[in-house]
Amino acid sequence: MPPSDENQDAVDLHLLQGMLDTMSDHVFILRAEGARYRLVYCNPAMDTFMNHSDALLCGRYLDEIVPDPGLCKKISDNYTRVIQAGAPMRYEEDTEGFSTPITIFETTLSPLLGRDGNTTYVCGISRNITARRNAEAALQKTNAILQQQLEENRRLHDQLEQEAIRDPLTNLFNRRYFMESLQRELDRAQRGQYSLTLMMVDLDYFKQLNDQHGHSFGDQVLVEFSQRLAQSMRKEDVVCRWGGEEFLIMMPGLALTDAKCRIMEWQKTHSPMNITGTNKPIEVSFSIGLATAPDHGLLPDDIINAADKALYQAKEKGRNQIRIAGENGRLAP
Ligand SMILES: Nc1nc2c(ncn2[C@@H]2O[C@H](COP(=O)(O)OP(=O)(O)OP(=O)(O)O)[C@@H](O)[C@H]2O)c(=O)[nH]1
Repeated sequence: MPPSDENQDAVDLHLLQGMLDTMSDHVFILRAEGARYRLVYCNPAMDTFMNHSDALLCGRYLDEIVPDPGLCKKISDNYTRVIQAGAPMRYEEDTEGFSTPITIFETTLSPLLGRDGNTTYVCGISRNITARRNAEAALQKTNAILQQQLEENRRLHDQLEQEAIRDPLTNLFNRRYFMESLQRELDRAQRGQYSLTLMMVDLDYFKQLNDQHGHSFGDQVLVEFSQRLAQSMRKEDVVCRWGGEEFLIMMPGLALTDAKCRIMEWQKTHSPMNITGTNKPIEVSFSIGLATAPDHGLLPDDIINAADKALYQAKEKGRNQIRIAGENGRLAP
């Protein structure tokens, strides 16, 4: 026989009670009494959390349950807001100042009217989300650490990339990078039908300088010379330490006539260069060989050899001078 409506209600209330008794969320109802709120129901989960027996907690005013006046006001303001809005409200709150360890709750409040149609209630469900929030915080911390590691890896990667293409003493580009760039720039110059000039520079009597003042002073001279060189070149030029005290500079888009003027001016300013750091200042001069593509070749090796030959000539004819590939006589202003 199917249950009567009355029986059906009884079963439903029984189930409802069982649900409230067994659920882990806190369920509570407060009645508004003037400016105060009185707890009229809380389920066992909340009662256990508050460490009270049901008899003691229910029937008490909020200000008796939460003795801290600031905290109590904050909570009752939320209740008042929900009643005034006549709509549910959801927020997060924690038990700081009320109980330790601090527990975080996600609370949903709804306004209710009593059977009489006048008495106002607030019913609430609070879910403990501490574990979720802690896991999120731990995840954020882990992400921050991973991010830091990633940035460090990027930095190391960039550093390695730079180290692979730079000379460690002078920080100029190394020979390998120069050769890669030269092939690329020669192709580009050919396509764009413009010149590319190479300048090979070698410090004069460097062995003597090393012998007289020591290897580390020699290093210092190399560094100072490299800085002057790098500062004087355009940003599209590639300045490389070719080896020892020899430097190779690629100047795309610079025809021989313009290169001559520029290099002569530069040599006038910097050769000989005055170096301090010894008992008496010393002067270091350098020799230069110039070659241009397409005039002296189109292949990297051809044009480097041409510049090298011109440099050899500059050395042979007395040093501290500029020579141009295939031309007799030193370049003079
Ligand atoms: N301090 C220092 N010396 C270097 C470095 N690399 C090469 N050298 C020295 O540079 C000197 C080059 O000597 P040489 O090739 O005879 O040239 P030079 O004495 O300058 O003579 P010229 O080029 O003909 O004027 C050698 O003594 C090398 O040991 C370096 O990184 N640091």
